[in-house]
Amino acid sequence: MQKPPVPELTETALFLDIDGTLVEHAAHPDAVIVPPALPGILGDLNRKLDGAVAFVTGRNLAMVERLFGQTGLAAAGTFGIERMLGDELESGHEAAAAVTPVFTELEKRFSQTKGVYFEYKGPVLAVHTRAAPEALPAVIAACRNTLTRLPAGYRLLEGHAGAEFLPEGATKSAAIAWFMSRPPFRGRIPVFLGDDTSDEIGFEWTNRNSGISVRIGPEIQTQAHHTLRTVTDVHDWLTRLARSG
Ligand SMILES: O=P(O)(O)OC[C@H]1O[C@H](O[C@H]2O[C@H](CO)[C@@H](O)[C@H](O)[C@H]2O)[C@H](O)[C@@H](O)[C@@H]1O
Repeated sequence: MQKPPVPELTETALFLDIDGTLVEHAAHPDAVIVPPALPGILGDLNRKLDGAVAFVTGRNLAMVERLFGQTGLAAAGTFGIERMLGDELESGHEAAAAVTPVFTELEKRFSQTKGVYFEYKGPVLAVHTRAAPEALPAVIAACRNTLTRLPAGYRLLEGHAGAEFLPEGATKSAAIAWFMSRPPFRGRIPVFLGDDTSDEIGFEWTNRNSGISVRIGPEIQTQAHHTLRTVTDVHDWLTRLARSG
């Protein structure tokens, strides 16, 4: 697979995954390090793209702001359940009341398992095992059982370091499509960078809409048409893009 081209700034709408794309993974979600120069590079790019840059992430928006500060970028958080564009803010967190008791029951089951961490994001729950890899099979099995107790449409996103419960409609493709139907994104070419299973549906949408899909990491089976090997390669590519104006 080829590296992505450096697209024309005035024609580009840029969508950025966070973990594994903009920042290196860490044992705990709070332990990731945002390189000090990165928020500035993103802010600069956002100005040069007339505001057509958005985070598209599984993290919630509060966490995005804690990590990056106030960059002024648009953002889809919690797999698109939260969407922020200028003064417009949409959030589907009211659905959380029905599912939180089911999540807390699951958490109790692993309360004695060191390194297993539960991240509550409204109607979405992430169960992390990156710091306890030996617990992964038991966690996945318990999550699959729990799925049957959640409302119809919920799905389990299984990864190699945990799993996330997502309600219907929480997808990165829906988030990208939402931005692309609005100014300043509308009419531009979508460029989406991601590294994970949850990004594949975004790559597929981007390809279908004549965009540029970029997977970060070693070459594996993916829908993306382009690749960048490492997070550092992403930073270099973003810097080149910002300077191309
Ligand atoms: O869509 P993303 O921006 O890639 O966010 C996906 C999830 O990222 C975070 O979890 C992942 O990164 C952690 C830090 O490296 C790691 O410890 C964990 O194993 C990964 O799953 C975040 O905590 C989740 O809320 C996001 O959904």
